Amino acid sequence: MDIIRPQPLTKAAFARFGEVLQTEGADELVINEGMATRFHDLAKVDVAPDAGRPAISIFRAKPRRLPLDIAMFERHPLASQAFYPISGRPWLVVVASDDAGRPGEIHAFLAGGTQGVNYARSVWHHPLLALEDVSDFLVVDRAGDDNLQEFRLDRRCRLEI
Ligand SMILES: NC(=O)N[C@@H](O)C(=O)O
Ligand code: NI
Repeated sequence: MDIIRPQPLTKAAFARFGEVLQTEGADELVINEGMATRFHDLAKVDVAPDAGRPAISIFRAKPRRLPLDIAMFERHPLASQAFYPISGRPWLVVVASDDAGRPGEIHAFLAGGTQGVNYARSVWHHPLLALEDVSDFLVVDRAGDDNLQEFRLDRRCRLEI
């Protein structure tokens, strides 16, 4: 079984899969008469195809046990999907390139407790992977059908930290 190890989540390393949601390096705007800072326009919410409507949800995720077997990927052809950790714990992001309509090269990232991601439309990713304890995530994606596609890997791989 192939072993994969997560790399630190950075904007540059994740750029081909979407955006990293973090205050570091963001466009900062002082607002509300100096009482707040807006970290502006962090990612593109892309749910417009077929008159899609954005939805804001909270996912309460149970922690995954490590090592973790990666057996499947999914993607949302009609929608981007953003996750931001409300509970402030580290979590895992596992994505794959597209290889003729199936997941190709796998990339794993360890996200900090103040880092989120926005998966671009149709990016292969593993469903939410929380760590350490039950954790809440703010999620921005598409209300209704997003034409979810799932793919079971022929060969599982094992994620170790
Ligand atoms: N099912 C659901 O909405 N979640 C997945 O899309 C996911 O990426 O976690
Ligand atoms: Ni998803």
